[in-house]
Amino acid sequence: MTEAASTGAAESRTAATRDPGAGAGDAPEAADAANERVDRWFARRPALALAALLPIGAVTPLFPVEVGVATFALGTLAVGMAHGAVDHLVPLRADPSVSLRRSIAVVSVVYAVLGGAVVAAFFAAPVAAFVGFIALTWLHWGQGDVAALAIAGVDHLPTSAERWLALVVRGGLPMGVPLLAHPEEYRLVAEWIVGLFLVDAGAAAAAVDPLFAPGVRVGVGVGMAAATLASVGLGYRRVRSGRDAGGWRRDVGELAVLWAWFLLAAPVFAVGVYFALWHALRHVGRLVLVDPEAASAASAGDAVGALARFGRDAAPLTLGGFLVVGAVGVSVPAGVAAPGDLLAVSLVAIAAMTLPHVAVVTWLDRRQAVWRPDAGR
Ligand SMILES: CC1=C(/C=C/C(C)=C/C=C/C(C)=C/C=O)C(C)(C)CCC1
Ligand SMILES: [Fe+2]
Repeated sequence: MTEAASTGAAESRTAATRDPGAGAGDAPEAADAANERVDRWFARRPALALAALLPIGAVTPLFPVEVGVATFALGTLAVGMAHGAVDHLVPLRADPSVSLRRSIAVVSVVYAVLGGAVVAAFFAAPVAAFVGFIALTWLHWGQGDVAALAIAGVDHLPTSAERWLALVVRGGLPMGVPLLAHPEEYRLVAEWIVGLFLVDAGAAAAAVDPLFAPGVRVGVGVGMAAATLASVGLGYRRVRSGRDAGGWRRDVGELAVLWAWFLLAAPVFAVGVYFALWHALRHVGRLVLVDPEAASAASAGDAVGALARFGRDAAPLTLGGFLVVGAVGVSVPAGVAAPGDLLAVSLVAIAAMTLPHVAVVTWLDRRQAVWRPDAGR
């Protein structure tokens, strides 16, 4: 595959994302077929799988937290780490003017600078860094879902303001709802993370205390309920005024599944499954669509071929990601002694990789006009 061919197809995919009904020139039907299949494999079916898992999720609060830790580790091993491991190829694939060398160089520098800053922040101010990480994940997981809805071509979010509200709701489900429903386990994870850096007995527990004041929890719960109702209500108004109802129904269905999931399941288990099955898979789908070879496999109905191509690109830096986890593990003052420490170290390493990952994904969002829904219509 030449670079020119690769970028040409990426451009057509970009237009397809803006308006799935209108491909730009080359083989619009193929782009539509790829979009439809990717949405089915990487978003709709996993959402149904999460709905089917609800009864299991509902009993996880009865299990020890280590079950959640093992699930989180498995999900991160299987797809979580890999979903960010082709970031170095994203500029190449989504912008015709970017060379492979420049793509890798720019993304490497962004990762080194922003990732280093995050680790430094955890050493300097662990509680603030933890809060920042929650806020960043809220933003990023919301951003990922809005992009998935855009790829699916939903019609009820025609303005960037409505998409921002959807982002707040979608990101708040994994980050805010567990705080409302299961504050003890949420707090435990916060203490594990902060405890990597504040080693004195009881210091971490005291430091995170203000985050778990009843007012914070009630505020997050009320805010999330209000934002969800507002988003669903505004979408309904759009449908009443003639916009397609299918995308809105799907949005509402996904919101119901996610609300139930995060209300019922134990937080570490819930977030671990969500990260792999929902956020990471949706992003992998998006990456398949900007890679012409993977996308043509997808449009031919070849899920294994599309995934194999993604896996080949992602393998080296997936391994690199686990090296980052190891590096954080050996450098934290408290050391790693228990499963909780392993989760905490993984989360600090994930935080360091998430800030640069968000920079890359935000750049991709801009290229694909995710936040300017009516551009080009
Ligand atoms: C595990 C866990 C938490 C935090 C998880 C986070 C913040 C994960 C971020 C992952 C990212 C950003 C992946 C990349 O896309 C909480 C909510 C503190 C408490 C419940 C258990
Ligand atoms: Fe991500």
